[in-house]
Amino acid sequence: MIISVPATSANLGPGFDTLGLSVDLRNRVEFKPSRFFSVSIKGEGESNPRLKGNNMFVSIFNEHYQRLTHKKQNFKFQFYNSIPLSRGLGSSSAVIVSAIATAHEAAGVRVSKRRILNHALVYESHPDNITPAVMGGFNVATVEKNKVFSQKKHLPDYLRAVVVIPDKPISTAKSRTTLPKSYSKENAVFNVSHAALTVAAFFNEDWEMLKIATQDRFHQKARMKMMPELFTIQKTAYEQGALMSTLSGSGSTFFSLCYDEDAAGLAARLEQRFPQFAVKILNLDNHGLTVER
Ligand SMILES: Nc1ncnc2c1ncn2[C@@H]1O[C@H](COP(=O)(O)OP(=O)(O)O)[C@@H](O)[C@H]1O
Ligand SMILES: N[C@@H](CCOP(=O)(O)O)C(=O)O
Repeated sequence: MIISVPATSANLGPGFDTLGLSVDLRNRVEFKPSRFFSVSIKGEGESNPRLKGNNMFVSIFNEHYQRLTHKKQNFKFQFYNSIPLSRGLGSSSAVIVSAIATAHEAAGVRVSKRRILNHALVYESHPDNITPAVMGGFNVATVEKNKVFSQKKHLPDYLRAVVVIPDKPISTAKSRTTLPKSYSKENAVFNVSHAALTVAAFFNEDWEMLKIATQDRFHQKARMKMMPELFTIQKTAYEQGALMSTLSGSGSTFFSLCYDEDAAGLAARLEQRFPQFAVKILNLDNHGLTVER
């Protein structure tokens, strides 16, 4: 059995802590009961000694397995990770969601995606990554009384994401502490109106509206200043036909959306200008969390 969870790009400009979509870049985990606990990692994080022991997946898995079965059982976990750590592609959400889903599978307890999502909220208080990680597609989400309320839009297959993944990580938790404590009414109105327009543009598939709609005054500038090349990436992406180009989550990845026919040209230009960074063309994802039996 393989539990698989996609990477996510959150905020999408003005939708701070609210908007996110999933892309087809997945972490997969296989597990089986075993006499001894063991973890094997292939791909992202494989040389990180912190992930070999009691990592975030294992502690969340144990918490839920215990809650569901009241039993102690060792497992052998095999991780195949494609989501880079601390690059703004929702690696922590993917781990949280996969740990909760894996614990339910291991315990033989059927659970809805909505419940998994609400469990995930305990470990990540903003719903903009965990929602598309579970549901797939474009999502708008909010939290009320410890529950996620969200709406999903299926994404068409003629769009592509082009992501530029810098070599330096940015910790989401640390980066959040650098943001302003309050915003002026003018900037709040700016972001509310732009986030609303972004949602409408996605639901109405008005892709040409996104360049205007995805402007932000809440978080991007402050974060992008930490890595000024990101401003040039955004400018280059727009010159090369991107429909939108925004900081992915808290960064450091930059996310651009474009038509399939423009993706190769956009990626080639970004690779040429930023040879030090990884550039990937990704399909969008509409499945979210999957369990392959
Ligand atoms: N594959 C993984 N296995 C275990 N823990 C992980 C994995 N990926 C991410 N994490 C945890 O999540 C943290 C990164 O979270 P965060 O800074 O929010 O980055 P991101 O923007 O990728 O979500 C890592 O330091 C690690 O603790
Ligand atoms: N809304 C959050 C999103 C963080 O996404 P991540 O992929 O960087 O974890 C924020 O902007 O802090």
